[in-house]
Amino acid sequence: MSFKNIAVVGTGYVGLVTGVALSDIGHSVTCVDIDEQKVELMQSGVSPIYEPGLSELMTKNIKAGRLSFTTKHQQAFAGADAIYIAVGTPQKEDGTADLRFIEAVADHIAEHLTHYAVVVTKSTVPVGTNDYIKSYIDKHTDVPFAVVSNPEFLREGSAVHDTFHGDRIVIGADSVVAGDLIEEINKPFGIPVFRTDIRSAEMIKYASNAFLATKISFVNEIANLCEKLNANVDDVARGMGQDKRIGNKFLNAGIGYGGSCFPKDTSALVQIAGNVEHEFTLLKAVIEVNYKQQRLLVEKAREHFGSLRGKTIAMLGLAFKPNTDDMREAASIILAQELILAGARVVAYDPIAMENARNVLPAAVDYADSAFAAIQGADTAFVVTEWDEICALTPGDFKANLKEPVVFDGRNCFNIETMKEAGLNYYSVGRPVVKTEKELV
Ligand SMILES: NC(=O)C1=CN([C@@H]2O[C@H](COP(=O)(O)OP(=O)(O)OC[C@H]3O[C@@H](n4cnc5c(N)ncnc54)[C@H](O)[C@@H]3O)[C@@H](O)[C@H]2O)C=CC1
Ligand SMILES: O=C(O)[C@H]1O[C@H](OP(=O)(O)OP(=O)(O)OC[C@H]2O[C@@H](n3ccc(=O)[nH]c3=O)[C@H](O)[C@@H]2O)[C@H](O)[C@@H](O)[C@@H]1O
Repeated sequence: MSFKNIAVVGTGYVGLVTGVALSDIGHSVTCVDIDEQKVELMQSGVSPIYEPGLSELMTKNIKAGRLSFTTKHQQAFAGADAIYIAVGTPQKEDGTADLRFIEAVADHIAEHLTHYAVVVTKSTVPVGTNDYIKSYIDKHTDVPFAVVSNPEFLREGSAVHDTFHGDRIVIGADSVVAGDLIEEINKPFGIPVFRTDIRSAEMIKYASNAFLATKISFVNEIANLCEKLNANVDDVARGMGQDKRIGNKFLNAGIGYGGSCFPKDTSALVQIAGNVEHEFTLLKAVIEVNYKQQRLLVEKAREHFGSLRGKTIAMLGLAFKPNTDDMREAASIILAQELILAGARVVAYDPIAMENARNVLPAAVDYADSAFAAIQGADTAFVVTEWDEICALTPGDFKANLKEPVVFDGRNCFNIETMKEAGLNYYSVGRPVVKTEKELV
């Protein structure tokens, strides 16, 4: 195995983790980003994002001389065998993917490429984009190059683990030689490789995210039905999941999916389908179910209290999932907006995402220093993200600290029986409601 020179463009959740992991398996990696502050931080060995295990691995490989950071594309591309594109592809107002960062990278490549290299697209891009990238660069340079689609499947919060233990590496290439190079680069990971054409690789990424989002909206609809029919979605999901054809993963009912990818990628796929006159009815329903689900706790609280005006609500967990500082499309944003609109006061807490949260939550939100401090003196609590620290609160903590003994749990963190024994009113998702005797009279 010969180690390669690799440039990674964009050092977000995907680019930085990819760059660090590729250096850890022996390659020489230069990461380039236009954000000077970020690059300065990384050059001093500090990760600009929270991702378990990332900082340690970063420091190790910088010290080993295999990992460096720059703001200069020309410097990163010099001598590179492969140039990985890992910039953002956010959602435009109309739901389509915004490709302006990709185009900017294509410009840099066209301008600075001096020798044959393989351009590898890690970013999630609509079907046909790699062909577009190829023709775009082609128009502006005579230097030969190839384009390979290599979509990313890591999850935030376990990105390092997922990179080393992924289920598959998808390589979409029209040039066998270019595909072989990317397969060789990835060999030390020991992960099964699936080779296909470029367009199918692009579609695998969208189809995978859309399917996972469908699983979540499906189980959430079952949960909503369970509530009306007095069944328990935890048991239903467990019973379904034992069928190997269904599988037990991604069947956790709750307040829907958030994050930087499922919302934008499902919208983009609806648009991609629309562009070829295909109405993706199923996926539109998945998105609609998620829209309602993200607002569920406010509805439940309204039903319980009547009015939320003047109530203080402890919002426990703000990130779109545990173990990340990412607030993109987090349900907490919608919930905080709705609560404040309803005249409530919100006291928010998250173990890691609080700094990012301050930039996106309404200005009226107050912040607490711990989960425990957030519930002290609040009228009620909303469980929004299932961080360990939040799930470690006991029914006794809620009973002793909340003004009213009622908890709205959007992630089914707590045991129904113990909440009942503690004398709490407890609303979760798709499970029987626990009401104190006083409430039942
Ligand atoms: N976040 C995730 O968990 C996953 C994301 N993806 C996809 O990967 C892509 C990247 O996502 P994230 O890492 O979340 O993005 P991000 O928004 O966290 O990071 C993008 C980075 O690219 C930099 N950048 C923008 N233009 C640049 C340029 N011309 N040259 C150099 N750097 C530039 C930005 O400064 C930023 O640091 C997206 O297409 C996303 O859909 C795929 C799988 C997982
Ligand atoms: O393309 C991407 O960016 C990534 O999107 C997701 O990863 P991520 O968004 O980081 O996190 P997930 O663990 O998938 O969770 C997404 C959302 O779904 C919710 N979720 C997840 C699972 C579940 O059973 N129920 C549920 O409500 C989570 O709370 C979270 O809000 C995919 O899992 C990754 O494979 C993919 O690479």
